[in-house]
Amino acid sequence: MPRFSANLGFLWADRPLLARIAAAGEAGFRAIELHYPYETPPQAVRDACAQTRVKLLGINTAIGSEPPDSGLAALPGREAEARARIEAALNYAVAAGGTAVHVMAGKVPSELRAKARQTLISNLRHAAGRAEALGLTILLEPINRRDMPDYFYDGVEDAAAIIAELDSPAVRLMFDCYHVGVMQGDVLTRLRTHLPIIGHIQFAAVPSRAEPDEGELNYPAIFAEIDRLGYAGWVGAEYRPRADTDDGLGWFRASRTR
Ligand SMILES: O=C(O)[C@@H](O)C(=O)CO
Ligand SMILES: [Mg+2]
Repeated sequence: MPRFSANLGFLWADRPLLARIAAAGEAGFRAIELHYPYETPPQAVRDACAQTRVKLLGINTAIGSEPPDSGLAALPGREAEARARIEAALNYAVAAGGTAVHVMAGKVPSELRAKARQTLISNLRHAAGRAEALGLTILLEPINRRDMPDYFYDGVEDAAAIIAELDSPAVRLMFDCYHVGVMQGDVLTRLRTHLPIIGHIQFAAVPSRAEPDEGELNYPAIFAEIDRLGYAGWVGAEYRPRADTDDGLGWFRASRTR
């Protein structure tokens, strides 16, 4: 079975962040990932992780200052703000003991897409240099268009092309099976194809984004394939629980008895 991490952006979301970390440890997770932890001091996150004996993986760059913002890195004209958010995220990750930063690209109208790609590449080149110096990974995650219309990319091939162009060992793909399932399908083939550039995997049921025990993706088969491929990283439970988070962990408990 893969090593599962708990995404605390969604799991135990009704509790304060430090209580979520404790809950993940009590449930048996040995790694966590966060979305936007910025209101909690990084040292407090580091201490809670040490106390709970969980490893902190990734965090996201803050999404921006205006309500429709969903990241800034691909937004022409907002480079200074984007780089400040990237710097803040990298510094937070270092201070909290994390390993990766997901750089959120943002929403871009179709007529700005070509210019936006140049902006994204330039911001990511800067981020890659900083991440290499700090020993961190930059993650790129295409997001499905149903949940986030106009998000800069919605297909793993788009992100893979950017990763190839950047040619930095610090920039990797966040392969979220949920977004791939909603937007593209052929999840197992895409996992195999992109394995060499995958830095992190996430999952949730399609189409509900609930626990991975319903819907159209066969997670037992996907987890078996992740193992068969020899993927050595973590696989993040990033789903919205149908009700109580602990009550929905049957899939995790079952995985630990195998
Ligand atoms: O899939 C997602 O929504 C997340 O991984 C994320 O980082 C953006 O919220
Ligand atoms: Mg995701």
